Amino acid sequence: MPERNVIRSIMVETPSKPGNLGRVATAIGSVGGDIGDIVTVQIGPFTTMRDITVHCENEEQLHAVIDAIQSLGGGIRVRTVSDDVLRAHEGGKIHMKSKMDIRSLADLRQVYTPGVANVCRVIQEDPEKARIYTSIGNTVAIVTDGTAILGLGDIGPVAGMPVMEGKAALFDRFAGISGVPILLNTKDPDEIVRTVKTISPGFGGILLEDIGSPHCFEVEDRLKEELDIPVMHDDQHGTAVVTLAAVISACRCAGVDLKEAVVGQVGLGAAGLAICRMFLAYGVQRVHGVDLNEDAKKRLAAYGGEPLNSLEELMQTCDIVISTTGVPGLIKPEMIREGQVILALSNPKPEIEPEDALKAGAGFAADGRSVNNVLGFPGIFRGVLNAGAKRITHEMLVVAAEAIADCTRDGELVPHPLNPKVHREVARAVEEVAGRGL
Ligand SMILES: NC(=O)C1=CN([C@@H]2O[C@H](COP(=O)(O)OP(=O)(O)OC[C@H]3O[C@@H](n4cnc5c(N)ncnc54)[C@H](O)[C@@H]3O)[C@@H](O)[C@H]2O)C=CC1
Ligand SMILES: CC(=O)C(=O)O
Ligand SMILES: [Mg+2]
Repeated sequence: MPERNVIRSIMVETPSKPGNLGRVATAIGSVGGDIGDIVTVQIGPFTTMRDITVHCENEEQLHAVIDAIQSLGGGIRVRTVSDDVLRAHEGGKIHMKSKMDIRSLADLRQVYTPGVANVCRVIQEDPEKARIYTSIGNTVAIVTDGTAILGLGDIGPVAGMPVMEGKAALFDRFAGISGVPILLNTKDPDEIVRTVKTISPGFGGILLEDIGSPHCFEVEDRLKEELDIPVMHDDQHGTAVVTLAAVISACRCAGVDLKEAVVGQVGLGAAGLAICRMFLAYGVQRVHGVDLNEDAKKRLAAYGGEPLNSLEELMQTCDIVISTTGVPGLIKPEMIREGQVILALSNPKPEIEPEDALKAGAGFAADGRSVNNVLGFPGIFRGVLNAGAKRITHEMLVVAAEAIADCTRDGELVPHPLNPKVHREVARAVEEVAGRGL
């Protein structure tokens, strides 16, 4: 099936006579539009209005759909075309809510002053009690400077807010954690570190998100060093965890020893370098990488990986290829070797569509919609927050990856993110390791 990323609601007016809806549906299908929901908005004596959701491959096809409906004539008209995804974002996706009901004066005095004063004193005397009497221990800051938002690049923190709200929604849904987006109006590592440290007392953990390389490495290292709460750059380690899980599943399926496989990483930025480090630390002997940037290749070499000179060479050399460049269509079908594992993880569009990779001979293929750090970060933070751990270690990341792989059904690379078991199992595995370290 081709990608259908353009989803629109088309309000269509037809004369109230049988057969007109069929004509509209045929017109949409004739140019390749795929119909989703149809909602009848109004049936009048003369005309009927219906909101038809149409999925298209691109804007050109959407225009062809609209033209096909308009050209039916006989009183059939397109009234409006609206973007459901945009509409769903109106007012944002998250909201801070009180857990307490405030109906009486007594409630008010408990929630707020004067009752709250004693709670403050209890925490003042023993700061550890903040874990019991505040939401701090269940709240994670989702911090971005907007420099690497998905594969869209440096679009700024405010334009990146829908992604941060999305991560907060996922934290809530899959781990019951309150995620609070923090948008930083600076790209300067010193200022980022200073600001995050300054606001850190209000949080049980810090999730760094969509902070570009190379400054993300310094920012994360310093915050880990200087804070005594868990800090994780999701694009680095969340992605590495899920990638390792997918590759473990592929190797189990193919009966291959991962440690003997040759792994190739295309793009050695935040995600790519962390993936290489994860595979090397897991015991994979040969990890190759390519990047347009020479410094990125030097960083790989410093961790024990082997940079190559071209994408073509990497595709020829490696059994498992992972790409995180943000460049759609970078991997061409003719580059694929028979039986190769291809994980084209860039969002919002992969380096090669999984269907095309499989058609070209890949043994397994997936993109960033399924092999996505949503499978990792909620459970990882649930686990460390439950354990009261001060840091996220490599061992915790490995057990998280193994837990994801163990929840994967035969023939698939990763579990479905809506399967609650996977988040529970990741949290359990991480908490167990974290608990041992306390
Ligand atoms: N599926 C998932 O869970 C995740 C996917 N990603 C995706 O990975 C992509 C990169 O994200 P980050 O690593 O955070 O960005 P980044 O900006 O840190 O890294 C991108 C790297 O790709 C390199 N690159 C660009 N064009 C290239 C080319 N033609 N050949 C070789 N290297 C090239 C750049 O030089 C840079 O080092 C984005 O599209 C993002 O959406 C990132 C995190 C998680
Ligand atoms: C999934 C994610 O974090 C990214 O594409 O940046
Ligand atoms: Mg990201």
